[in-house]
Amino acid sequence: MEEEGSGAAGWVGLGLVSDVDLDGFVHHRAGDASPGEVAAAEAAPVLVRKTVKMSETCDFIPYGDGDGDVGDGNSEEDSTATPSDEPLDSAGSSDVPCEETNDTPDYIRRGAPRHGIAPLELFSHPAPEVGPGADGAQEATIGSGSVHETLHADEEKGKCNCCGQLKQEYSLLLREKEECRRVLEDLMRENELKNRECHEAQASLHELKMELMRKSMHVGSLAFAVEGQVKEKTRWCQLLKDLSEKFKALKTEHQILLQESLECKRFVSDATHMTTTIQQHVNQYASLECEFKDLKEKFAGKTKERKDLYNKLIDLKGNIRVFCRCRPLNGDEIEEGASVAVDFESAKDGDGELVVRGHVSSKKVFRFDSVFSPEEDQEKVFEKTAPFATSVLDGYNVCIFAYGQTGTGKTFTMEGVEGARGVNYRTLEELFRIIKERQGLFQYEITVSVLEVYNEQIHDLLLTGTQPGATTKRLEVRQVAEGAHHVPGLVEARVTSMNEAWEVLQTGSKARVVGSTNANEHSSRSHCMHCVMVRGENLMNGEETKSKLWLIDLAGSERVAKTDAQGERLKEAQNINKSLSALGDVISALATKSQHIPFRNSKLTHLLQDSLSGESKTLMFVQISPNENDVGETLCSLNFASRVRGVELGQARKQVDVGELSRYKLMAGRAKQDSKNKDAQIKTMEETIQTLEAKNKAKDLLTMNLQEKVKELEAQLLVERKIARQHVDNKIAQDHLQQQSSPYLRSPMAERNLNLNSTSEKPALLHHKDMGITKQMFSDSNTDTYSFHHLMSLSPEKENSHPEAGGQLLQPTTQNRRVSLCQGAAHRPPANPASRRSSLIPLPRRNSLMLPLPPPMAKQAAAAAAALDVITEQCSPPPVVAPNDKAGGRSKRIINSILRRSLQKKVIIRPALAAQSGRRAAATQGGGGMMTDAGRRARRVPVSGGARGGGVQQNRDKERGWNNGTSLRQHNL
Ligand SMILES: Nc1ncnc2c1ncn2[C@@H]1O[C@H](COP(=O)(O)OP(=O)(O)OP(=O)(O)O)[C@@H](O)[C@H]1O
Repeated sequence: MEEEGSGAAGWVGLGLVSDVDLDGFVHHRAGDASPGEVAAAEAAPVLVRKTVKMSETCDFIPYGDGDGDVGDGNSEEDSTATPSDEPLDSAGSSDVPCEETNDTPDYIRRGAPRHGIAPLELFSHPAPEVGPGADGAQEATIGSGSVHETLHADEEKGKCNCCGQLKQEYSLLLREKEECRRVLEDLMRENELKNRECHEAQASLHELKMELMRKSMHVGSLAFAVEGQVKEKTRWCQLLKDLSEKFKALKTEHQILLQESLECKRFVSDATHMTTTIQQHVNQYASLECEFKDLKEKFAGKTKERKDLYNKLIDLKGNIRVFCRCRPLNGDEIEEGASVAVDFESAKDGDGELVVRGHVSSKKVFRFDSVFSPEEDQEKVFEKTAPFATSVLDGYNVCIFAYGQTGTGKTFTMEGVEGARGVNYRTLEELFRIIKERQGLFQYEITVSVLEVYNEQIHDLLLTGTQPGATTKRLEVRQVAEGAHHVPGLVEARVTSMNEAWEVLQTGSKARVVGSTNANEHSSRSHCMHCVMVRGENLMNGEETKSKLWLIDLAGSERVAKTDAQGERLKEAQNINKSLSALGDVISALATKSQHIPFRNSKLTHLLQDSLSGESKTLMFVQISPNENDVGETLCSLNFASRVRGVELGQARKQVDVGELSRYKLMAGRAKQDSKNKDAQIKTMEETIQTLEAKNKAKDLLTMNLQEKVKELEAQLLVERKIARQHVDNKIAQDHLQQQSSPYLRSPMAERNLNLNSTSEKPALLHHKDMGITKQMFSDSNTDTYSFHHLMSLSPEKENSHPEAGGQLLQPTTQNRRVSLCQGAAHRPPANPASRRSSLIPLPRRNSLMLPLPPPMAKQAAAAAAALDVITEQCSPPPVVAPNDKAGGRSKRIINSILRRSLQKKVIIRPALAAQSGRRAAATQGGGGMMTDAGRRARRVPVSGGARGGGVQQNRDKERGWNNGTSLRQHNL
């Protein structure tokens, strides 16, 4: 306070000197001050003696004081306000020692020692003689008054020398004064320039404030609108997200439905194909069935025709056929010279006549179906037997037996020997051959049984095994059905081939009871009966037959007396004859068509009942011996055979299996049921296919509807987006139009920019341009508009992939905007002035919306804008200037140099002002001490005054928010 007051006084003193008329002198009061102070006080008027007017000095405004209380051209206020605001401390000022500072002019310091007085005293003495000019006269007038009071006459010479020196000093002082005057003039001009700059800066600052307020209001409205749009956008984004999810779900469902549709289509296609195939197969099956039916009918007709013809042939030949076969003479008979009693000459013609010569030159002719001489072999015999094998497979019962005297070749004919197989073997072979031939048309099942009737007992030869003569179980004949007889417990060996059948027959034949007789070394003592059961199935019509073939090797008939049988052999012979007699009785009964056929008289006829009845075919081989000695047995056998041949068995009947027929009917019913079931399945499949097709169509329709719905929603969303954008644009345009209607809000900066932009001078285009510019401002100002567009351009997938992105992007932006609008602009300066351009407040643009100002104002505005640019650049933090920013550093260096020069000049100027102020205070108070203090402390004013005044100014600058950099530089300086 003390130094500040002193400094102010010093300035005031200088000001007073300027105000007063410089033609007068200032006298020193020796009693109130020390000599040094007096000299300084008296020297001061000399120093500030000038011709500058007060108005010039009053125009000077200390640097940084922009509040209008100084430098406004009112010198009276300046000179009086400074002491009143900062009163001088008289006590303190008197305590300040009078010391010679560095600011003391050199000529004062040089002149004082020479004259033995204080430097300021030199200025208190009047100049003795001066040079030409008004000033010299004036100085001479002053000097005459003081010389006559102090000097004596005897000191004339010394005075002359002193006057000379004083003149020189005076001339030096005049030159110094002239220099000071020029410096003061420069300072005044600079002061005036600075004052003008300050005015301009103040005007610009005011305009900036107004612009800032207007922009803040504009940004506030924009923020409100954008906030609403952001909310709307959020809602739309949420709606879009929901729609996207729905669309995805619908897409997924559509894909599933599509796959199901494809599967259904494939299924329908397959089903159609299957239906077509099934239909084709059904048609083919129907055609084949018809064809098969025709063929079957034809085949059945032909088969029936063949059977009928065959049966007619058999019938024509007789159901009981008798073949007569004569064995050759054996070796013994040839040795004995036995003669042949049988004549086969007539038999060679095929008539079947046989002539037997008796002992008494008589001949007896027999006629049989076939007569085989001893020369005819087994094959020849079988040729006539083979048709019976066919009849067996056709379902007829056949009985082939050999009858004859012992040793006449019955066994040889039926069984044969190795290399000459008999009828049994060949018949079986023929059976299997025909079965193989009929394979595919018929299916047969062959079983074989071997039994014997020995002593009127039925024995199963397959049970006894290979041990001949072993005791076997006795079997009985039972009638199982009408016309059908069966031996319960009889072994029936199933055979599938000729070898198996022959092996079984051989097994049973080996077990047959044989014995040695006089007529035959290996005479058969029993009736060996081979029963071949045939079960046939016509695969074409399902007809089944069950027939049997008896192959019987009867025991030899013999006369007991001739064979001289005794004991067992006799008994065997009696039983054999009995059974053969019973056979003869049956045949006789059949021949006479007796009502009663004695089948049960013997086991043999009982077993052959179904084969000797009228429904069977019978073939009898009557075996005879050619030996003349056996003519009686031969005639007996031939007579019996002739009687058998005369028997009419009637028409043979086919043995149809009724059970198989019913089974066939059952199978036919099942086949019909299966066909119905298949038809029902096909119908169900067709219904399922139709249902799936309908379902598929419904799903396709639903998918199409959903797709159309999604498209409508997307279109609606686009329209609402456009409406929202138009709403924002309209609102911004309205705000700008309102701002245009308020000309006092025009910014000089905008005015300058408008002047620079020629296109902005066209009012007609202004509105449209403003709309575009507004959009551009809205989009280029790094504000929410960017976020808005960015968000609007976000696809649902992006939002889904970064769900927090939108919110993070939105939230901080909105918050930043609120902070910059409410706090930064209205209540506090920006925390970081450098970020001001990146804030939400849009800076003035060259193509601003402001209308052009009048030309004079435009010039001022342009100048203010230039100054504002410089100030704005200074507002940015100077210490943190980027070293790489050469242009910015250069401009800042220039600005710093300007400020430094300005402050240096202020340092020089301020003591003068302080002295002026002090002088004014001294004039009003009449105290020279105050003036002296003021002048003495004037040197400290820049430092102390800068500290306090700079602090006040800094606070003001802080409030204004733009001059911080300058204040800081003041401190640094
Ligand atoms: N046609 C023939 N050709 C050659 N040899 C024959 C013929 N007929 C029979 N024989 C022979 O006569 C013999 C007796 O024959 P076989 O045993 O067949 O008589 P049989 O009538 O069966 O006698 P039995 O009634 O006692 O059994 C056998 O040795 C046999 O080889």
